[in-house]
Amino acid sequence: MSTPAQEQVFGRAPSGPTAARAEGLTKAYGSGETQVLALDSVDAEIARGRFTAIMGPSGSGKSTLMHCLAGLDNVTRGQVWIGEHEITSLNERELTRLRRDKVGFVFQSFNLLPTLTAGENITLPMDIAGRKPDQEWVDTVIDTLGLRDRLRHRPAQLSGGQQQRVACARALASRPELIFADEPTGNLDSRSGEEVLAFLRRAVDELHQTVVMVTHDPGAAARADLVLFLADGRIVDEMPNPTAEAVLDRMKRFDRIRET
Ligand SMILES: Nc1ncnc2c1ncn2[C@@H]1O[C@H](COP(=O)(O)OP(=O)(O)OP(=O)(O)O)[C@@H](O)[C@H]1O
Repeated sequence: MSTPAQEQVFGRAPSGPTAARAEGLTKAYGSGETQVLALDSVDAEIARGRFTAIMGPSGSGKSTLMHCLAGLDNVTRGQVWIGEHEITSLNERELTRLRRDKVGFVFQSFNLLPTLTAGENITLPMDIAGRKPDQEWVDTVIDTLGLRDRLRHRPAQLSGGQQQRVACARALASRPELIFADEPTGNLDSRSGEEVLAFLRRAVDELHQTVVMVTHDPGAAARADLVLFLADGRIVDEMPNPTAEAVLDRMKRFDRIRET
């Protein structure tokens, strides 16, 4: 007998377009007795123009889900779409192009090039792709992130929070279909972390971007519109309009299940 959790497509917005979608997404690492099922038939949607957080216990499959949705990792079974494009049938070259055009990334470790200035780092992906930046949009992003007076600085001359803001600007600069943030506040003190979360929030509210963020922090998840909860490779719950307390309570239930 199927459970309600198996029938529900998590993340589905009541109306409006979808930025990304997974159907029956399964990812196994290894084979035989040592095989690990990191994702087990996940059906999920990421609504466009929303801020979605992905939470769950360590090893539940959060990073794997993000990597598969972003086309960074191949899938074992199932399908993934970014916008209208089914990415699971693309070859490596097509996938690289689609990722470059449609997806922005923010990593825990900033991943800025140390020899380039902040301004050069922001436009680097477009420079590599040979694309001319939409200067008006890039200026809006730079001003929204408060980076105007830091553009000539190199990463080593910036604080961690400022470096992560540059990474956010880089992710936003090409106006991608969606932005994936993997623990974006993990290396920041709480004030800088708050700043970065506020900017991700503004990217959604004011610049109408779509953000998907993996986090361990209930306070960070509370900045999202929706939290998807993963456990043992399956999405088991979702929480719209989360508060830090409600997210923490939900996470404690996972701990109790593990203990029993
Ligand atoms: N390259 C890999 N090879 C083998 N197993 C892997 C690999 N990557 C992930 N796994 C396994 O897949 C499962 C899901 O891992 P994943 O990193 O997606 O979890 P996570 O929820 O992001 O964990 P964490 O919160 O600790 O970062 C884990 O059991 C992990 O050990």
